[in-house]
Amino acid sequence: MTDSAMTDPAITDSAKKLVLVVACALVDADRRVLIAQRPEGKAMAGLWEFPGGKVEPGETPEEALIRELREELGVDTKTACLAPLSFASHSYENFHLLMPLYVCRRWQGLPQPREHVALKWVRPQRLREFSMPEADLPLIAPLCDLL
Ligand SMILES: Nc1nc2c([nH]c(=O)n2[C@@H]2O[C@H](COP(=O)(O)OP(=O)(O)OP(=O)(O)O)[C@@H](O)[C@H]2O)c(=O)[nH]1
Repeated sequence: MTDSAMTDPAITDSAKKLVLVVACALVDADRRVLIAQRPEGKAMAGLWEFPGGKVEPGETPEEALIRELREELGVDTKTACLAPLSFASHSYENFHLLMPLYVCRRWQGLPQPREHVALKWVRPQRLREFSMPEADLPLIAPLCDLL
C-alpha cells in the first residue's frame, strides 16, 4: 500500500468489501413504519432495523427484498409495490454497506417476527427514540418527509 493509500480515507475505504443489502419500510394505513429488532448472537444485536438482507448472486434487488420479506416476516409483495426512497452508504469497521431503502404499502399477510426478536410499528418522527444501526440514521429524514 502506498503512503497516500494509508492516509487517504477514500482509498482505505475502497479496500473494504462492498456489501449490498436491500431494506424495506413497510408503511401501514396510519403512516407508521415497521422496524424489527435484531436477535442475540448476531452483529448489532438488539438494534432496530428495517426488514431486508443481502442480495444473493443472480437476484435483482427487488427479488431479494421480496424473498427477505417472506422469510423474515411471512408477508408477500411484488416488484410493482416496491418504491425506491433513498439509500444508505456507510462504512462499518469490516465492510462498506450499500443499502437501498424501498417503501412498500401493499403486501399480503400479517407481519410476524420469524427471524427477529420483535416487530414494532412506529411513526417516522419517533424512529430516533429507537437504537438503530448507524447506517440507518440518514434514512429517517426522507421517511419523515414522505410520511
Ligand atoms: N436488514 C437490514 N440490515 C441492515 C440495516 N442497517 C444495517 O446496517 N444493516 C446491516 O446490513 C447487514 C444485513 O445483512 P443480513 O441481514 O443478511 O445479515 P445478518 O447479519 O442479519 O446475518 P448473516 O450475515 O448471518 O446473513 C447486516 O450487517 C446489518 O447489520 C437495516 O436497516 N436492515
